[in-house]
Amino acid sequence: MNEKIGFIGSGKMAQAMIKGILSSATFAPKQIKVSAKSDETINKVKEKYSVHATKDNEEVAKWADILFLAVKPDIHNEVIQEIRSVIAEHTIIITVAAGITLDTLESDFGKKIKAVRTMPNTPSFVGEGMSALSINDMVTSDDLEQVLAIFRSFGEVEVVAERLMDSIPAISGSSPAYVYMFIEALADGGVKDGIPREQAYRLAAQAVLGAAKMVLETGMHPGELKDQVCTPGGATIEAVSALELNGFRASVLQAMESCTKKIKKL
Ligand SMILES: NC(=O)C1=CN([C@@H]2O[C@H](COP(=O)(O)OP(=O)(O)OC[C@H]3O[C@@H](n4cnc5c(N)ncnc54)[C@H](O)[C@@H]3O)[C@@H](O)[C@H]2O)C=CC1
Ligand SMILES: O=C(O)[C@@H]1CCC=N1
Repeated sequence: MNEKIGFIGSGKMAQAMIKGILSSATFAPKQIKVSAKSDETINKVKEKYSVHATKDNEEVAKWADILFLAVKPDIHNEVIQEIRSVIAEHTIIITVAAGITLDTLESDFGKKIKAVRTMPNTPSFVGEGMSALSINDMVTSDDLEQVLAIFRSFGEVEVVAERLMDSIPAISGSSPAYVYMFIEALADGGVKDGIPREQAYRLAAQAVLGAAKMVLETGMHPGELKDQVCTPGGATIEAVSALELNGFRASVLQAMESCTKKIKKL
């Protein structure tokens, strides 16, 4: 692929995508230009990924065929006002900012643009991202294929109706945070019993990875997979019962509701 990809903002999410894109070798470093606020970030990005990095948002916006807006929602519009006059007609604008709608994107640019609203996640860094996106009516099927190819270079991607986009952070954008908490808790439990800390992380993380793969690759219902582990009268059902008594699932559902409520406010 020979498109030029720009990133405005090169924080945690942008770098996860850049690392994923470059590791897949779908794009070369010279096809990526990023902008950031601080010299420290600029130098770090140049050194780590060998991509061009600048403080000049306009330079990146003018140059890119596909432009990622990877800044926080509260400065999203400020950045758009800085770059809107230099955007070429063919440029595809992709926001990764939580809660920014396609309507907001268009109205902030003040004109019809090719707009894509996305919600990636940080496991993109290791090529195991899960992203969802929706597009406006200016994005052609060829444009969409280009965008999907970029997202596939660092993981999986689903196209969803825009009305569902506010619900994506809770399930896949933010959820790595709660999965890390679960892994940390599993490891703490192991450490409590005397398992060395580093070994406990490996045991816990691989169990989570394996369970996730079982869901994806067998196509079996998660409940059935859980039942396979619960030997009648055995130890697992004791753990499951304790989790239910402590509101494990209800607490996940409540966490997701809080997440989505906040997204709608951003
Ligand atoms: N961190 C995550 O797991 C995910 C984050 N997102 C979205 O990604 C966006 C960025 O989040 P993070 O990367 O986590 O934040 P971050 O704080 O790590 O990165 C933000 C970047 O924007 C830069 N920046 C600030 N003002 C700027 C300006 N005026 N011009 C150019 N760059 C500027 C900062 O220097 C920084 O590099 C947010 O909108 C967030 O909703 C979406 C999905 C997942
Ligand atoms: O915490 C946030 O607002 C962003 C959205 C998904 C992950 N991080």
